[in-house]
Amino acid sequence: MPLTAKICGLSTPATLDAAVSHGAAQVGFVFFAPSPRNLALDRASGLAHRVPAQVRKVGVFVDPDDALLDAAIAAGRLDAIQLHKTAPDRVAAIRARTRREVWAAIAVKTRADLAMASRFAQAADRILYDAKTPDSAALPGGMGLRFDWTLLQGHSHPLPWSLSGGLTPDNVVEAVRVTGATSVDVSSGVESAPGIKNVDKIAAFLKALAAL
Ligand SMILES: O=C(O)c1ccccc1NCC(=O)[C@H](O)[C@H](O)COP(=O)(O)O
Repeated sequence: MPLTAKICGLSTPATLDAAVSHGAAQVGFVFFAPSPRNLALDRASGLAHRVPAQVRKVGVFVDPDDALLDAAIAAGRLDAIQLHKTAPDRVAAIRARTRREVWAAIAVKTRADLAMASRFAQAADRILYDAKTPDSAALPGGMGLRFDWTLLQGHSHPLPWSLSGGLTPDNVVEAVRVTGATSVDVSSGVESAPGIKNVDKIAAFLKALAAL
């Protein structure tokens, strides 16, 4: 199966274009006000128009209400919705209402956290295993934290899944080898500062995967 990658938290034309030209399968737009990657709707609209049809546009949300979802889906022309800190029944309701592909983020620190994935089996289309951030953290993702990848070895996945959390151009090949992931997601590992994507790091990340 081919490896696919999502570059998350894009906010400029140049970095979006770098992700697309180097082969990202998905690009992520963050709609969460406290994030340094938060996109205003007009910016999302401008970026969405640059994305070719074969690249999927994923909106990233933290337990959003319907008004935000509707506005972001329209502005960002979203193909898929990634939900953090959102209960399974709400995930299912968003999927039914929006008729979009839905990714449920699972925050992982210990093996016990992986059990959460099965609760989304009927509610979502994909699981995103991400590193659990501290309770005091402002963000539930995009903090460059990684979890113990060996936890995924032997785990029975209820849905198609992606690996994220602390991936970088230097460690993504090892992460794929350890976990068997066929889909990966990165944000801060391809940045030069929080919220500032770096075209060279985006290229290096996607080239590392292409060499596998
Ligand atoms: O990236 C954010 O700012 C963000 C804010 C709120 C919820 C989720 C967020 N990011 C989710 C992602 O998909 C990230 O790519 C994922 O957490 C991995 O991030 P990183 O460890 O920085 O690569």
